[in-house]
Amino acid sequence: MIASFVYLASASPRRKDLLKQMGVTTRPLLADKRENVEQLEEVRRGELPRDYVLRVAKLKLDAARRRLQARGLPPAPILVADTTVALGRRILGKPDGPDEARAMLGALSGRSHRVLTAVAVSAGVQSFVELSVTRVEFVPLSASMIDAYIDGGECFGKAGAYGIQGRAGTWARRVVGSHTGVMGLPVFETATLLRRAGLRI
Ligand SMILES: Cc1cn([C@H]2C[C@H](O)[C@@H](COP(=O)(O)OP(=O)(O)OP(=O)(O)O)O2)c(=O)[nH]c1=O
Repeated sequence: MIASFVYLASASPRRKDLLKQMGVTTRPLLADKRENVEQLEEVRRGELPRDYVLRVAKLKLDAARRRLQARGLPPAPILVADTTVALGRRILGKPDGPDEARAMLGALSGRSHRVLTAVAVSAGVQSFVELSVTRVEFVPLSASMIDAYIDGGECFGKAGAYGIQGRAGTWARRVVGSHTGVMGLPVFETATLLRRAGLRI
């Protein structure tokens, strides 16, 4: 089946923009207030970052499938993604507030970490998943650099409390892997998945 659009079950504006840049037409399939989406992102004790992002992406896809059915919308592929920052085995999600953001950025300072993004696409009863892993090395960050960054607000709503697409990009001495994967949607892997789901890219 050739699909002309994909449902995007993600509130992330970056993901929407990246799909647009890829020439993909999207329709939103967002959760309503009754769905407790934050609960999907809870980390299990001892869970490894890779297992975590893959599990959460699958949960997001299941929830989105149920949503499509409940709303009686016409069938089409659905795309979801989950991004997390891993410092060794430690998982850094989105910071709760400035203190957590400060702690996360302090932990990332002068070190190398991984950014993992799992993308999942459904096509009818089938589903496909891809994982992108990127190594990012940060220069040492002083307390005043961190404080100024937090004051600017860019740290919120982002895994690891930073966005490589903004001012924090100047801290990334080395990026090995997928730059768009760090931003939340690896375009190469996404194109592969969407082709599998029947979209012309
Ligand atoms: C590390 C990093 C993360 N991020 C973002 C990408 C993701 O949007 C976010 C991680 O949160 P996610 O839980 O992956 O996604 P989300 O809550 O924004 O949206 P949804 O669950 O509805 O799909 O962090 C950046 O934008 N730049 C970066 O450099």
